[in-house]
Amino acid sequence: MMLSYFILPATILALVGVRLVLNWSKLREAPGPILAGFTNIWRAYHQYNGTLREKLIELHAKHGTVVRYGVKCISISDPEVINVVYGSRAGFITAESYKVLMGYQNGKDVPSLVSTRNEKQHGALRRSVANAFTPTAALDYEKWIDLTIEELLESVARRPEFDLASTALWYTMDASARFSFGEPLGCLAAEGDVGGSIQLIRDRLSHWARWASYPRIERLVHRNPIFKPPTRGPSSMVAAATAKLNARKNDKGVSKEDKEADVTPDLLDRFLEASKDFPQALDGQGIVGMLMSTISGAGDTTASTIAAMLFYLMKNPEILKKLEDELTDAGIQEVPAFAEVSKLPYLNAVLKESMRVFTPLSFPMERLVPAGGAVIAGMYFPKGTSVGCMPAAIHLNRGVFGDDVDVFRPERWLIEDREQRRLMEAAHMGFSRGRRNCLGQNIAVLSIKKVVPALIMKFKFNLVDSNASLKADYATAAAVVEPIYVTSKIKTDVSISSTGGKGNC
Ligand code: HEM
Repeated sequence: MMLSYFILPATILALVGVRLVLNWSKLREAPGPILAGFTNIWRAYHQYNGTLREKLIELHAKHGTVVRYGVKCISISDPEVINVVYGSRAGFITAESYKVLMGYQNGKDVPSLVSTRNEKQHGALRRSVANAFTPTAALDYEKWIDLTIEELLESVARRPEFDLASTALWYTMDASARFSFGEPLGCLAAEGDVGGSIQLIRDRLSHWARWASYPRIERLVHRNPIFKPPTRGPSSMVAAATAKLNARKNDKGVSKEDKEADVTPDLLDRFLEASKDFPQALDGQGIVGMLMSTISGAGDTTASTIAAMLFYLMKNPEILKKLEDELTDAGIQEVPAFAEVSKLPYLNAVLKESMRVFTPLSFPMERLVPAGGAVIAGMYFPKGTSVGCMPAAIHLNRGVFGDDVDVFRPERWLIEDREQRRLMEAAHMGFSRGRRNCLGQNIAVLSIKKVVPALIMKFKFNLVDSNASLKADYATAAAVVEPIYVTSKIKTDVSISSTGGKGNC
C-alpha cells in the first residue's frame, strides 16, 4: 500500500523527466542556456521581464551566430541567413507566437495583416493595399505630416523643458491618424494619450511579448468560450476610424480637416478605392482593421526611432554639427519638403545608423522551418523549428559592421567601398525583410527625414542630465523608450527659409 503512494508520483516525475530530456535533445547541437532547451519557461521569463533582447545579445557574443532560447526556438545573428528565412519564396511561415496578437471578438479570432499566419490571406490583403504604401503614394500624405510638424514645433516652443520620448509619440500618433483618416487624435494638443489609444496599442504589444512563449496556454486563458475574457470597448481610435469610414462612404466630410481631405488623399481614400478591386480581401471591417494596423504599427516604432536619433545627436555634438551644416547648405524650409531632404547623404547615414544601434523590435521575428528541414548557418534544423533574426543582434555582427559595432558612427555608411556598403545594407533589418517587411517604411522614412531636421534647425536641445543613457522597456514587442528630459531654446543663429510648412504637394 505504502509503495503505491510512491509509484504514482515517481512515474509522473519520470515521465516529466523523459519529456524534458526529449525536449532538450531535439536541438542539442545548438548552444544556449540548458534550461531553455528543457522548457520555454526560460524564454517566457525573460520575455515577460523585457530582458530577452539583452540576454540574446549576450548569448550571441558568447556562443556565436546560433543560439537556442526555447525548446524549438533558435535565434540567428548571421546576416547571410536573412534571405533564407525571410525571402519571398523561402516557405518559412510565421511562428505560432504571432497568434497571440490576433484580436478576439464574439468567440472568434480576428486576424490582422501582421498576425495572420495564413499566407494566402496575408498575400491577398497585402496586395490589395500595396499601392497605398509605395514611395509615390507616401508623398501624397506629406501634407498630413507637415500639419503635424507645424503643431509639434508650436508645442515644443511652448515648453522650455519636456520629455522628448512622449512628445515624439504624440507627434507620431497624430501624424499617423492624419495620414490614415485625415484627422489627428489630438495627443499634441492635449499633451497626452487621448481616449486611451496609446495605452490600448501598448497593451496589445505587451500581450504579444508576454504570451509569445505559450500561445496554446494564451488560447486557454484568453480565448476560452467557457471563461469569457472581459471584452474591452473599442478605443476612441477605432470609433474615429469607423465614423470616418461611414462618413466617407456617405461623402459627409464636414470638419475643417475633412475639407483638407477633399484635396489631400489619405490611407482611407486609398483603401476605399482598393476595396472596389478587392472586395473580398478588403471589406468594411478589413478597412478599419488596416487603419488600426497602420496606426499601431506607426506609433511607438517611429516615435522611438525619432527619440533615439535625437538622443544620439545630442550625445555627439560633432555629428549634430555636420548634420546641421548639411541642412544649412541644402537651404531647407522650416518644415522641409521631402524633396529637399530625401537624398541628403549625411541625414541618410544618421538615420540608418540610429536604426542600426537602436532597433525597436524586442525579440526575434520567428519563422517556422518548412517540411524537409533546412540547413541554416551551418546547422540542420528539422521542420517546425522556430528560427528568427533579432535585428538588434544582427546589427552587432562584427564581421559586417566592424569592431566598433557599439559606437554610433554614421560615417560607416558613407565609405567608398561599394561591396562593404552592400554587405551592410543587406544586413540592415530595421524594417525587417521579405514578404512581411514593414509596409509603412516609405511613410516612416518620409516622416523622420522631415521632422528631425525641422526640430534640430529650429531648436537647440540639451539633455537635462548630460550623463543620461538611452533606456527602453523591452517587455513589449516594440520597445517603449523611457523619458528623455531635454531643454530647448529657439535658435537665433541658423538660417532657414520661412516659406516652409507647405511641403511639395
Ligand atoms: C521607424 C518606424 C518603423 C519601424 C522600425 C517598423 C518596423 C517594422 C517591422 C520590423 C515589421 C515586421 C514585424 C514582424 O514581422 O514581426 C513591421 C511591419 C509592419 N509595419 Fe512597420 N515599422 C515602422 C513604421 C511603420 C509605419 C509608419 C507604418 C504605417 C504607416 C507601419 C506599418 C506596418 C505594417 C502594416 C506592418 C505589417 C506588414 C505585414 O505583416 O505584411 N510601420 N514594421
